Amino acid sequence: MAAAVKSLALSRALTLRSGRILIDGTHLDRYRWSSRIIRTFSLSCELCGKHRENQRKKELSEKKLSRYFVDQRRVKLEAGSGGNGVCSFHSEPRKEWGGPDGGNGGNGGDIIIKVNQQVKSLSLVSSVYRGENGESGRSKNCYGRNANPTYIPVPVGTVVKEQGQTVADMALHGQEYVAVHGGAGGKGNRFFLSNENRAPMTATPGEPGEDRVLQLELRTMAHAGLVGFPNAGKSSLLRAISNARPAVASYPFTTLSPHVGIINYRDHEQLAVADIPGLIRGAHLNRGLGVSFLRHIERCRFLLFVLDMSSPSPWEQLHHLEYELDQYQPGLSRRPNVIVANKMDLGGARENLEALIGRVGHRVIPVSALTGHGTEELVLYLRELYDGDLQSDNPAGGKPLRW
Ligand SMILES: Nc1nc2c(ncn2[C@@H]2O[C@H](COP(=O)(O)OP(=O)(O)OP(=O)(O)O)[C@@H](O)[C@H]2O)c(=O)[nH]1
Ligand SMILES: [Mg+2]
Repeated sequence: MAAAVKSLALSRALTLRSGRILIDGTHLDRYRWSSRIIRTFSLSCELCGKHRENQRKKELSEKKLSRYFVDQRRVKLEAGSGGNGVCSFHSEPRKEWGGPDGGNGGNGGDIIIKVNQQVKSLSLVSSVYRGENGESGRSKNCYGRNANPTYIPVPVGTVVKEQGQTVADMALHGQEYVAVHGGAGGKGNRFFLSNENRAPMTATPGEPGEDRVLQLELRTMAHAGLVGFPNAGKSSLLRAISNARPAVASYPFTTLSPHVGIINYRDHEQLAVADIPGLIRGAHLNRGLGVSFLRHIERCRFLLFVLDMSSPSPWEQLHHLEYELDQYQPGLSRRPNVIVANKMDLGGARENLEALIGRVGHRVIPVSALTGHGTEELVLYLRELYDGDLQSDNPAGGKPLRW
């Protein structure tokens, strides 16, 4: 087909003596003519060519969408060493004793922790960072280049700790904390030139950079945290109300790392909900997946207690959950909360719901994460909690989190 289109274009073209070309009564210069052919030709190629999918538009697989949320990281930092100073003497014809000309080495690179509001989790923070080394000096008084600093981007609200002590609280976008300083560059022998010593042979090596082990923690992980026993349907609920895609399966401890999903409201407000791995009785004693997950709960402003309403007595689940939270941190279960009565589509759930409402004084929202029934009410109630949190002084401390 490409050849057919080209031959049609040629048949309608007439080369004039002046070197110009006439196509359909229009005068064209040669280069414009060639460009017209190319365009026609490429168009035909587009029609005939094999259809290729746009790689960028390809839909992401479920696995890629289910990103883990990391709210604490231990990092080892080693700043760059300084470059060495050089011992050299200038020498040229008729100036054999030109004096010392060894340059100083450049300084090693610092490692700087910098807040970036585009970053939402510590998942991209590596466990080890090594700063760049400074360049060594050279002869002819050339100084070595100072190394560039290495930046570690962290989310707003990161707390930097060293051996349990807070050393920096990163609350503002763009805030920087120089965690380790690079070593100073060594001195070349030119530096040691003096009236007493006209030919110093001394040149010092660069100093090693500082090294430190720091703990990075997020002060707030999400606005709301899903708290419940394994298999209660926390991940299914997060899938139903947000864009997150955590794995769902019918066996306990499917979720081993927290996931954060974002609920988008019509007024462009965003609310983050964290799916936290399931708790079991004795979690505060480090049973099951242990204390680390209670730590995630501590970093949520309000709690969603997810209960499996198809189980015999769901209110007992609630008491156990509250007990575990309070044993970990007294008063943690009294954070603003709501009880999400999940799996309402299953048999026996209706009777359990009535009994539950009679026994607890909290707000209970019946939902089915599987069918999506009741999730709108939950999403609206979450917004009420969020708005209340923005107006009040929140217990987790610090400024209200804007996602
Ligand atoms: N019928 C019904 N099944 C549900 C509902 N919600 C969740 N399930 C099922 O319950 C099982 C467990 O769901 P998950 O969402 O993985 O539960 P989880 O609380 O995240 O479990 P862990 O990650 O192990 O803590 C899956 O087989 C779901 O399909 C619901 O509303 N109705
Ligand atoms: Mg899960």
